[in-house]
Amino acid sequence: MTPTPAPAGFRSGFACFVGRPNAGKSTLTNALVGQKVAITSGRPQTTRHAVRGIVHRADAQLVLVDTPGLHRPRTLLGERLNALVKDTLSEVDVVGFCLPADQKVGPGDRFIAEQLTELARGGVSTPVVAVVTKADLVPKQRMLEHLLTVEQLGGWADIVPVSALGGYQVDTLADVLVGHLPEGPALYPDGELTDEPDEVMVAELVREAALEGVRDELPHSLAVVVDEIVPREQTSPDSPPMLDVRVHLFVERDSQKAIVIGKGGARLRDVGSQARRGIEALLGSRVYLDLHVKVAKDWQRDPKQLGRLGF
Ligand SMILES: Nc1nc2c(ncn2[C@@H]2O[C@H](COP(=O)(O)OP(=O)(O)OP(=O)(O)O)[C@@H](O)[C@H]2O)c(=O)[nH]1
Repeated sequence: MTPTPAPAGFRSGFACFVGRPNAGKSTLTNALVGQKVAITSGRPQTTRHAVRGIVHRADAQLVLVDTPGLHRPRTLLGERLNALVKDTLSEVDVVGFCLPADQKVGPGDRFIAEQLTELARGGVSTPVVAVVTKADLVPKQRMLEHLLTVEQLGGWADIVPVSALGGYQVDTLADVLVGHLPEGPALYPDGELTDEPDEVMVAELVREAALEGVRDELPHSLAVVVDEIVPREQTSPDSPPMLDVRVHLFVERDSQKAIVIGKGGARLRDVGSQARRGIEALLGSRVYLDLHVKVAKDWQRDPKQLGRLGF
């Protein structure tokens, strides 16, 4: 089948957002796509996989790659994440550098700005749009001062203040990003929102549920691996279809295992029922979710274990 030719002037390509943890990257991706695809959370560094959202417009198709937070490497896991971020940056057509309006430009932001400048020096010519996020949280005067500071931070192709939650300037940002894409036909069929395999989305849903309410203890010590998603054999032709989803949660220490499981397994049951609701919505089927918690000591520093966990 020959693809339908793109209308004259149609643009298509890839964009990704970088920025310190909690800068609002996932929320912005969701606002642009108009539907919840990336998993958001109040805790830093929860976006481990590049979840793509796709903005379909009459004049363009913008594929968003939601990168993990680019941060200072502290462990091997951090270094791998940063390598992943750099690869992604060189492959996209435009980068959105997110800086939250309600936070002073700090060492984390300068670090990212330096990395972007370094990439540019190294011959990566991807344009970078500075996106000042969470505009709803600051008065106009503060925003003005902030924009001036951001301007001096590096060589930006554009600077756009937005509020993903308030819906302010989200369309303007889409226009600006699209303006940096090359002309070409749509890359994905209309209506497609994400091309991540189900396993990745399922793992993110479980991880998100398992982190809920354990503010400080776990974020960097929890890895989730989906062992299998298999249809259960139907006992009678009338019984509704059901999927068996088997998942392993890896923590580093026994004490963390106890946190995840909770007293008498109560917490793990809550995690399971919360994650199951999301997984059923995602897969469009009833789901039996089987969660196992295991201690994988110091997995963040062990390349073999990292490989096994899919990093
Ligand atoms: N008031 C306000 N809050 C926002 C806005 N955008 C994001 N937030 C909040 O900021 C927090 C972090 O947002 P995320 O989208 O998860 O941030 P992120 O940059 O993807 O975070 P990491 O995955 O840790 O890198 C969440 O609590 C959001 O609700 C906004 O436009 N206005």
